[in-house]
Amino acid sequence: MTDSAGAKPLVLVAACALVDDRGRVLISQRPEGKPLAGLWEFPGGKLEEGETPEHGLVRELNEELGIAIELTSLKPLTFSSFPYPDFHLLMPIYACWRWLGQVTAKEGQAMAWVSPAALGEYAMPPADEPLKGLLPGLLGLLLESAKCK
Ligand SMILES: Nc1nc2c([nH]c(=O)n2[C@@H]2O[C@H](COP(=O)(O)OP(=O)(O)OP(=O)(O)O)[C@@H](O)[C@H]2O)c(=O)[nH]1
Ligand SMILES: [Mg+2]
Repeated sequence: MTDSAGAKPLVLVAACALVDDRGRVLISQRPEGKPLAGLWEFPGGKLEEGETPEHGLVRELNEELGIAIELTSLKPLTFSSFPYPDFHLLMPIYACWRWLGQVTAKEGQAMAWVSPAALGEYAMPPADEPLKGLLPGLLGLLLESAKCK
């Protein structure tokens, strides 16, 4: 797929703010050798051909963190749409309060549980910058409006 403005490929990535029982969210550090290495991001990854965002995210979180998530536990939160130099990123972001298994760094990545209000202290990809200020409020709204836990 291309976006008509710049004829760059549109890359679909699904990501997740996993929230623990203390209200902290999980971020992990992109490993050496990958683009944007060293930056902190929300777990997730590129969707495969024919995959829904929810199925792709369940697969990615199992691969990266070793946890199992029910599709209905993924709550749409917001999205990022960002023009990287060689592709356009479209990234739906979900929140999730329920999963099975212990969160484990399956790919050797550094991980941190951080208060949403402290995300500003971490260097994140440019597509994530606007999310830093939004996340605390959005997570609070979602929790108030739905039974997410
Ligand atoms: N997972 C994730 N990717 C993000 C975030 N922000 C952001 O710009 N991205 C970009 O989205 C793309 C996701 O790529 P990825 O490397 O995680 O994809 P992946 O898990 O499928 O890995 P792979 O391509 O090595 O198989 C990267 O270009 C990454 O920089 C984020 O918060 N989380
Ligand atoms: Mg990934």
